Amino acid sequence: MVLLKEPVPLLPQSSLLYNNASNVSSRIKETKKVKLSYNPLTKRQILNNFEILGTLGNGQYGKVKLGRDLDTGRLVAIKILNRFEKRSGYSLQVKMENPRIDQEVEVMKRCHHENVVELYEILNDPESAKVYLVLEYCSRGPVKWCPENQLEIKAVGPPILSFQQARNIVSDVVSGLEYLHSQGIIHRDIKPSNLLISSNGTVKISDFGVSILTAAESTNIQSSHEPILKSKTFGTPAFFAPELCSTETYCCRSSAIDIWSLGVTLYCLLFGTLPFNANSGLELFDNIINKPLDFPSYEEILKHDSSNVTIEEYRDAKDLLYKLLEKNPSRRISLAETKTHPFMCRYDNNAAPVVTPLLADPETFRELKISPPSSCKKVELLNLPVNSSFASLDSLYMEDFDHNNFRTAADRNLRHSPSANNVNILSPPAYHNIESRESSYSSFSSYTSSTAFTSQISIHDASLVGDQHYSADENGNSSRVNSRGLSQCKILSTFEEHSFESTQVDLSPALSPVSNPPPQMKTRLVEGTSSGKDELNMDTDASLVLKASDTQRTRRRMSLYKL
Ligand SMILES: Nc1ncnc2c1ncn2[C@@H]1O[C@H](COP(=O)(O)OP(=O)(O)OP(=O)(O)O)[C@@H](O)[C@H]1O
Repeated sequence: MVLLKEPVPLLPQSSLLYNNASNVSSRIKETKKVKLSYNPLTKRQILNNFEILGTLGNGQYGKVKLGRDLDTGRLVAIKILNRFEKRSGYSLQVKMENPRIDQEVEVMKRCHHENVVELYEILNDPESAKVYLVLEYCSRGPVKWCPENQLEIKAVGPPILSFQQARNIVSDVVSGLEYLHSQGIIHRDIKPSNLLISSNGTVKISDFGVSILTAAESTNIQSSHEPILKSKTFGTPAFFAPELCSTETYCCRSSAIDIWSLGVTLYCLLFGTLPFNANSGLELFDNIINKPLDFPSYEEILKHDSSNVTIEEYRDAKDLLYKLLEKNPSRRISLAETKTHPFMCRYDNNAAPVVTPLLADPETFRELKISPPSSCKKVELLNLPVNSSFASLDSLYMEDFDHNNFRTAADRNLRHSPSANNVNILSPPAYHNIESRESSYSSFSSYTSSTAFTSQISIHDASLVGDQHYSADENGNSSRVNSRGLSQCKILSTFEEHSFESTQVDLSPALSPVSNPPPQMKTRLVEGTSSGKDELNMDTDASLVLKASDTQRTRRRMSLYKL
């Protein structure tokens, strides 16, 4: 439940409790050895002491998995970061240490507050290409402010939250931000999708991948003196403060940029639309710098907010937004002033909490990695409508799908030629999660540009030869191999591209969907045969790989196969 909270007292700068190395080390476990194993009974992976239950999300920079601590039973979120990033210039490709990791770890180590996602453990094995951050699990996921089937950058309202719900969320964020700023931390990417809701409704600030410590506090991480526009890309443009949109100003040290982003966030929550938007980055920056703020009228708000916002509350909301979205950072309202602003403290009418479903029931939350059940005869196809969000898909189908078996056009260059010796045939590094690919098309929101997919079908036929066992690699892929360690596979179809439509055959109304798809999804079930280019002769015990690639960026079509 999101409740108004007592303001958290500011820690004086001198009391940087968690700067103290011994304090940090006693609170945060650092593990230098990473071991991945696989439990063939549960078909789940085990990472050191954590059973991996499924995927929670995919950011631009890594996956986040749901895990269970096998000792305590506690659920955790495990953020997986690539230790190296590839940077290319002309013909040269250089493998560099990923600077975000140090930044995120260094900042998170210092944080210990009710409204900030807590870091429990760092799994950092120098021999592993991944670094794992074990985090507090926020079971109700990110704050949502527009309907699931709407892209955030296209949202035009009406809002889905009441004024009171928006106020409750912002109240928690103000407490969290006050704490961060008192610790010398500037978050730099405050936006609803980085605000996670815990099981009891408390809102927590997450994702410190672009955060910085102000000079006094910084150790080995990027100094905040470095002009942000010159530094690596960070943040989300629609939430950028005006001082970040111009090459002339270098006010990047100021925590006032978080206050601006808080203002954009509050605007989104209250009105269901972004305050500044445009078709291009330059136009967006121009609007942020120059365009005066405007608001939906009071009459429009009354049409949608069932909690009967009074004209005074509406005016107070506008007044606070004017002050948070003050273009001049030195005149922008402070967090302390925000807390005592009439909008924040005059109207506590105990509205219903933000109700979002739990992300997953851990007991039924299981990813199908490889080796489908032997009854594998049916294929399910789902066509998502334009602008649908993968979030709904995740929550419905997480149990049975591994998104990593889908491949986007962005990966075309990394065309993967499977061979009999390749044990990672279903999830080689070339297969990326579609969500994370899409979010890289635009940094406006997690679920961005819609994409149309054509598909390729290939069949991975894993016949039973010799003793079977499972092997897992550190990318989280598991594979069935025989006693000689070779995967048993035979590619029945080629990897050439062909149109998706060719595989939509034999619709069988008699078959019912595995779950209850939301009304906006059309579900089709097909038998395992195809009149298309590929022969879909699915043997029992065969796995199917659907590879998707985009042909046009106007529609999104995603096809999922349930085995
Ligand atoms: N502690 C958590 N509890 C529950 N879900 C989480 C947690 N941390 C992350 N997630 C989920 O994973 C998604 C991606 O996480 P995160 O934002 O940290 O990754 P990122 O790569 O830094 O993302 P971005 O694309 O915003 O830069 C989140 O939107 C959220 O849905």
